[in-house]
Amino acid sequence: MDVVSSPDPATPADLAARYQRGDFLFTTAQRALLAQGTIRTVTETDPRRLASVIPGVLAETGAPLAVGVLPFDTGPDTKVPGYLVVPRTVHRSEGAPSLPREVLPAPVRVRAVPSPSQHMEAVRSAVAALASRELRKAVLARALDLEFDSPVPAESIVRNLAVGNPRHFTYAAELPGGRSLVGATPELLLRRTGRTVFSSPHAGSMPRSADPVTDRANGEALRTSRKDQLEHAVVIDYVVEALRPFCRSLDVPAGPELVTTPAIWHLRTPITGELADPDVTALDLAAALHPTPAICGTPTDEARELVQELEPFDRDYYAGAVGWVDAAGDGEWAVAIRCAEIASTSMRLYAGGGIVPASDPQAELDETTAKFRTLLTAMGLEDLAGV
Ligand SMILES: C=C(O[C@H]1C=CC=C(C(=O)O)[C@@H]1O)C(=O)O
Repeated sequence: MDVVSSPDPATPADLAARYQRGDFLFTTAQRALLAQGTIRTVTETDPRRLASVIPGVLAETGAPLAVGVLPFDTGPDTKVPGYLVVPRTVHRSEGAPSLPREVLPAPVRVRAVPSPSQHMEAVRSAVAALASRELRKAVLARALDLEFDSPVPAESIVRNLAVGNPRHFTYAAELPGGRSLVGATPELLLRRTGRTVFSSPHAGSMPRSADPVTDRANGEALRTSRKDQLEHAVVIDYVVEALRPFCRSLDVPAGPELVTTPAIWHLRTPITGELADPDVTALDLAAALHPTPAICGTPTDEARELVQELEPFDRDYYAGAVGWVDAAGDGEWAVAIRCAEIASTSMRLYAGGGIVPASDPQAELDETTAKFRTLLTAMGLEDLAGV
């Protein structure tokens, strides 16, 4: 058996430096995980079934953990499977990576899908549909397609993401068909450590500003926005109800806190629970929680249907979940946002926002523009943020 799970003398920077397309990398402020090679891949469209087979696969292979992704659409008609890899080697290291910034080539073509004006039209349609279909919230996204005249340097993008977002979750995962998902998300779907489960839903956003006075004012406007408080409350209600059956106690703060990424202000509520059944794994919990209204809407099925009607693309793994689960059932699953899917010489960036009855189309467009900045900044393409 050549599974290696080493207490590695390598630093997080070493692990990020070793990352190559096809590997799995997950870095947080506390630690980095690099998984390489493949003993087995497990694909399954039903995430609960996927979660139920993984403990057996880990026991059979003797591997310490499995890594991978869940797609956005985990509904009964989905064609996109959850995709987990049992890696050949696993390296972990404490701390966040610190590396020099890498310079990337510029794309030769950029296209917004849909166009900004079409996205605003979709927001108007979503607001109308919320009323006519009795939805509380739906999350609408748009995409930026970038083409290069050489292979997309995924490795450099991932390292720049990790360096630029050290307090968040930078990830890179292999997708079916040799594609890769890369991103840096602030949002943890859940972490399971023994009997403790922790989730930090994010919803409600305002762009950061380079001007400190405007920046502070944006944060204050978010903190006091009734529209964003509502958008946030819908997510917390859902997450609490989804976790409740698994937990014998749940600690939910009375209101959200204001937090930042380098690109965005957010509302976040940290939720901690104690599991009733220690056999429920991190992946079982991810399958039960996903998709939250932070990336889909409420009620889930109706919101997903509306999203699929109004967005002119399949989300694939954007707004899915990315993470790992180990043989003890512990693991971390992040919400796969602020990300891009990379093919050979092309990539698609995604950004979305929660739509509630009080949403304004221009503000929603600006919010997605700001969310693209996470990826664009890592690529040295800040100027493209207005496309
Ligand atoms: C759907 C995205 O963000 C979600 C997470 C945090 C805040 C959000 C918001 O305020 O709309 C979104 O729910 C995205 O970045 O593509």
